[in-house]
Amino acid sequence: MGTLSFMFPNSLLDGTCKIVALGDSKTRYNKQRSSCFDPLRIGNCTDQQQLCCLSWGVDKAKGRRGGTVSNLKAVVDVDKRVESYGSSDVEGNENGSYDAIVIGSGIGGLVAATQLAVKGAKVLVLEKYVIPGGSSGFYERDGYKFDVGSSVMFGFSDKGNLNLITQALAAVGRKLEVIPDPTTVHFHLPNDLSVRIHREYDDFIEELVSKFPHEKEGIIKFYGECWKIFNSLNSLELKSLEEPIYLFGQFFKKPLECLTLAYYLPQNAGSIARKYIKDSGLLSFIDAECFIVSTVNALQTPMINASMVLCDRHFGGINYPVGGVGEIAKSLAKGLDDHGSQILYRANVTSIILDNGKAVGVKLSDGRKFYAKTVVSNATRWDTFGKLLKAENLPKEEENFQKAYVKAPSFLSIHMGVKADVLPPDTDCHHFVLEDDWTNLEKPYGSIFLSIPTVLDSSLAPEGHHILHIFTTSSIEDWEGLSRKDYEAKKELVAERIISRLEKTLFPGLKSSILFKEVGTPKTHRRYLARDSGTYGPMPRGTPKGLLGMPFNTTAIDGLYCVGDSCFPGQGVIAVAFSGVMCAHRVAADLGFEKKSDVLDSALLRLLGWLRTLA
Ligand SMILES: NC(=O)c1ccc[n+]([C@@H]2O[C@H](COP(=O)([O-])OP(=O)(O)OC[C@H]3O[C@@H](n4cnc5c(N)ncnc54)[C@H](O)[C@@H]3O)[C@@H](O)[C@H]2O)c1
Ligand SMILES: CC(C)=CCC/C(C)=C/C=C/C(C)=C/C=C/C(C)=C/C=C/C=C(C)/C=C/C=C(C)/C=C/C=C(\C)CCC=C(C)C
Repeated sequence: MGTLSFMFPNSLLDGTCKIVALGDSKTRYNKQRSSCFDPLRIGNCTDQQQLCCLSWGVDKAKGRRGGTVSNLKAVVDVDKRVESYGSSDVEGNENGSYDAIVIGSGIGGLVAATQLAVKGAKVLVLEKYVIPGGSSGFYERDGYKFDVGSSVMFGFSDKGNLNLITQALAAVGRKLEVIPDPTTVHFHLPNDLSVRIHREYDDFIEELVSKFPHEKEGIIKFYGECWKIFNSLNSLELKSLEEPIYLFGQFFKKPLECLTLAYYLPQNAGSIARKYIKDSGLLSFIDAECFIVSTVNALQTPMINASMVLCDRHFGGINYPVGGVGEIAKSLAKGLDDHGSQILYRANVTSIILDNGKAVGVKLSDGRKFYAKTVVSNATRWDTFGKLLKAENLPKEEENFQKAYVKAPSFLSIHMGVKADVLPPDTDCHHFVLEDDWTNLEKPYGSIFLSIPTVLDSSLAPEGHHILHIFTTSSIEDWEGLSRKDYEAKKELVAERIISRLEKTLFPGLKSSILFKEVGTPKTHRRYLARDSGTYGPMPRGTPKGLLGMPFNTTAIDGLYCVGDSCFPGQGVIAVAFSGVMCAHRVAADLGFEKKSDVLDSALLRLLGWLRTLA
C-alpha cells in the first residue's frame, strides 16, 4: 500500500480511536471512501472497527514506511483478540503440506473445515475479513453487539439428527448456551392478518385455523405433508449424497424414508399447498412463510427445504445463542484450532492455482501462495468461477447452474440501538411486516424483516436499551454510480422510510427513541462478505424442479469443491451447515480418510450430473 502514516492517540483505550492518515493518492482515495465499516476509516471508530484500524496500523508499523503506532498496549490487546478467534500469521507453503485449504470462514466453510479436522485432515482456512462467520458474524458499536445477518437459528436444538449447528459444535468439543425463542416469527400481513408462529406446533395450527377456519383440513394436510418429509430427513444420518457407499447404505437401512425424499426432491411447496388449499389469502401466507427463508414464493421453494424449516421450528425449536450469533463461528474457529488446523485472517484469496487442470493451491492478494491436496471454496459459485478462476473457462456444469439460478438480491440493513420503553411488553423477537399489498412481497423494499435479539438476550445492549436489526431486500444496481454524498443521502432517505413504516405499524414513537443507527447497503454486503453483488444467495430463475438442479460439492475441476449457499440445499445457516457436512465427507473420502469406491463414485457422479440436467 505504500506510504501511509498512522497516528493512534491515547483515546484508543477508552473506546474511541482517531486515525489520521497522511500519504499517497491511495490513502486519500480510502479517506474519501471511508465508511462506517471501513478498515481505513478516518474519524472516530470503536471496537471491531478499531480492531481493523489497529491491525492495519500493525501491518504498516511492521512493514515500515511511515507507520507510527503510539499506543502499543492497545495494539497488543487487539492482537490478542485476533489470536483468540484462531491463528495469526502463517507463511506461504510451497510444498503442499495441507490436506485441504478452505477459502472463507462462513458457517459453510467452518463446518467443512472442522469436520475434516476431526477426521484427521490438516486444514487451513483463509478468511479475507478479521473475524470468522461471514454473514453469520457480528460487530460491536457503542456497547451494542449486533448480528451481521439473520438471528433466527434453525438446527440448534438438542434433539434429532437435523440439529446440525449443535452437532458441528459438538464435533469439536464445543457447546453453546442457548435461549429458547417462544415465537419464531410474528407476521404482520395485508388485511390485518397477524399470525404468530408459536414454538408449540398445536398452538400455531390453532392460531392459523382461527384466521382461516374454512381451510382447517387443508392447513392440517399441507403442514402434515411437511412433517412426513421432515421425519424422513430426521431419521437419516446426514452425510454426502455424492458418496455412494453412504447413500446406498441409507437406502438399505431406511428405504421408505429415502424413497420419500427422492419423491419430494423435484417438488415445490407452492404446488403441494395448492393440492389442499384454495383460499388465496392463506396461499399468500404460505408464500410469506417460504419467502423469509428462500427469498422467493412458495411455488419456487423446494418442498424439502420448506418442510425442513416449517417443522424444525416446532421440533427442536428456534434457539438463540447467548452472546449472539457470532458465538457460533467463534466457537467453530476455536474448535478448529484445538484440532490442530488453522485459520488465517486478512487472507484475501485472489486466485485458485491449477496444475494440469487440478486445483492445487491458492494465491493471496499479498502474493503469498498456499498449496494443498484439495481446495474448498466457501465463496459463492459466481465468485469462485468468475473471479478466483478465469471466467472465460466456465465449465459446462457451472454454465448450467447459472442458467437455472440467478443471484438473489442483497439487503439493506439498519442496525439500531433504541430506548427499551419504545417496545410494548411481550414484544416478540422476530417480525415480518408487509402492510397492505401482497404483490409487494418479493419487490425491493416491499417486505420488512425485523429482529430484536435483546428480547431474548439483554446482554447485547446497554441496560435499558434494545437492538433492532431491520432488513429488506435491495439490489446493488440501486446503489451504484452515486457520489459519496448522494449515496449517504440515499441511505438516510431509504432508512427513514422503512423506519417510518415500522413506527406506523408496530412501534409508535420509534424514531424519537433511536440512540444509534447504522445503515448497510448491498455494497456493504459485497465489500464485507465478499459476495458478488452482495447477493443473499442463489434463487431459481423460473420454477425449479425442487432441489434437483442444485449442485452438490464436487465441481468440474479436479481437487476443487464448493461449499455454502450456492450448493445443495441452498440459502440458510442450517442449509450451509449441511453443505459443510456433505463437503467434508466427500473430500475426506477422496483424501482417504473415509471409505470410497472409485467405480461406484464415477457411476453416481455421472447419474447425479444427468439428473441435474433434467431440472
Ligand atoms: N446475508 C444475511 O443476511 C445472512 C445472515 C446470516 C446468515 N445468512 C446465511 O448464511 C448463508 C451464507 O453462508 P456461507 O457459509 O455460504 O457463506 P458466507 O457468505 O456467510 O461466508 C463466506 C466467507 O468467505 C469469505 N470469503 C469470500 N471470498 C473470499 C476470498 N476470496 N478470500 C478469503 N475469504 C473469502 C467471506 O469474507 C466470508 O467470511 C446465506 O445463504 C444465508 O442464508 C445470511
Ligand atoms: C441423491 C438423490 C438423487 C436422491 C436420494 C434421496 C435422498 C436420500 C435425499 C436426501 C436428501 C436430504 C438429506 C436433504 C437434506 C436437506 C436439508 C437438510 C435441507 C435444509 C434446508 C434448510 C433451509 C433451506 C434453511 C433455510 C433457512 C433460512 C434461509 C433462514 C433465514 C432466516 C431469516 C432470513 C430470518 C427471518 C427473520 C425475520 C422474519 C425477522
